[in-house]
Amino acid sequence: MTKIYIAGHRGMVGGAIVRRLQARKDAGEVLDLVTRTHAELDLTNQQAVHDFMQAERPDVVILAAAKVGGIHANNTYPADFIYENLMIESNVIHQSFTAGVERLLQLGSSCIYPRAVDQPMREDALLTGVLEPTNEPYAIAKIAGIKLCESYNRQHGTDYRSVMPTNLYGPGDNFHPENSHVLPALIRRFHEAAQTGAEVVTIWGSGKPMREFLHVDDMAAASLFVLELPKDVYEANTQPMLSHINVGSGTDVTILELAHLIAKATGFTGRISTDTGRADGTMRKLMDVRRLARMGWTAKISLEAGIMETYEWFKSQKDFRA
Ligand SMILES: NC(=O)C1=CN([C@@H]2O[C@H](COP(=O)(O)OP(=O)(O)OC[C@H]3O[C@@H](n4cnc5c(N)ncnc54)[C@H](OP(=O)(O)O)[C@@H]3O)[C@@H](O)[C@H]2O)C=CC1
Ligand SMILES: C[C@H]1O[C@H](OP(=O)(O)OP(=O)(O)OC[C@H]2O[C@@H](n3cnc4c(=O)[nH]c(N)nc43)[C@H](O)[C@@H]2O)[C@@H](O)[C@@H](O)C1=O
Repeated sequence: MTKIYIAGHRGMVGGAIVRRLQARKDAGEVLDLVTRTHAELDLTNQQAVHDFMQAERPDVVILAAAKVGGIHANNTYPADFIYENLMIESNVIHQSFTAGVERLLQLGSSCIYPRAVDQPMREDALLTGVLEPTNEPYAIAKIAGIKLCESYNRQHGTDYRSVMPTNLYGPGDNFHPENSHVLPALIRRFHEAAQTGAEVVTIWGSGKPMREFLHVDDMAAASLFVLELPKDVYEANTQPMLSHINVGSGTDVTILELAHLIAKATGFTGRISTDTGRADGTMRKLMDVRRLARMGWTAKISLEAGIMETYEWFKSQKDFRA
């Protein structure tokens, strides 16, 4: 039996990974899924993580717990973003090692790449330039996560892997009006405007930045795909000091195009205006996903279908984490 600890199982990505693993279990695969809520185990607490790992000694760890938020949250709470993420990664990765965990997958983010970098962004663009200031502290923590995994692999022979997701969305997302990412924020804003018959919806920034969106079920599938690649295949496609793998859909849209898609999905027929007093952030961050495609994985869920499904999920929730 394989014992898998999924850190962050109540989050959007961790939840999707658990759903996928549970379906495999229901189909007869022998898996022991270990989870703890944030209240049960604070991953920033070194002693608590040590005690948990020693008691459970999982075979595999999936690190999907993190301090996560959109452009405004990153820019407003930079200390929380760098401190909590560095602590979570250090504790989970180091204590996995001390408990003898051989296989681990951690999730980073596309914001690890320099803000002015050739598009689409290849894995080897890491550490070649200056980061986007609105999320630099978070990005530094995510880069540290990659380097932690690589360092344990080089010094101790572990098999700790990293995936770098593009902007994600889907059921289980955070729909907070200020602290969430753009896609859930706009679903909520356009929904409320459609319900109240408002004439105008304002989106942050110029509407010109481009973003690539990936449905969380695709992300969960990609995460397990990378985790389960044979070691020789993973190593043949990566390098010891450049070991992360991009995950994305391969196409991007402007924020204004996204707003029109969401307006259509929610039935909003009014005007869309922009607020240039709000930050645009990086103007483009499209992932180069050829490394993952070469190994056999590509995204399946279109943005239009994903938005419709997420909107249906949003409407089904009484309390959408706001
Ligand atoms: N969402 C996105 O667009 C993107 C996400 N990612 C990465 O994917 C991963 C998953 O993100 P996502 O699912 O969206 O995030 P969520 O915020 O939905 O989930 C994160 C989970 O981590 C838990 N958590 C946070 N801090 C702690 C802590 N100190 N101790 C224990 N648990 C904790 C949260 O619990 P609680 O809510 O109780 O605090 C929550 O369940 C993260 O590494 C993120 O950086 C990367 C790129 C884009
Ligand atoms: C996943 C990723 O997420 C963050 O980076 P980001 O891509 O800039 O994230 P975002 O989704 O918040 O914004 C995307 C764009 O959309 C515009 N925008 C319009 N209207 C709203 C709006 O209402 N809310 C938000 N949040 N953005 C809006 C916004 O101005 C920006 O131009 C980082 O935390 C980073 O660390 C990270 O990893």
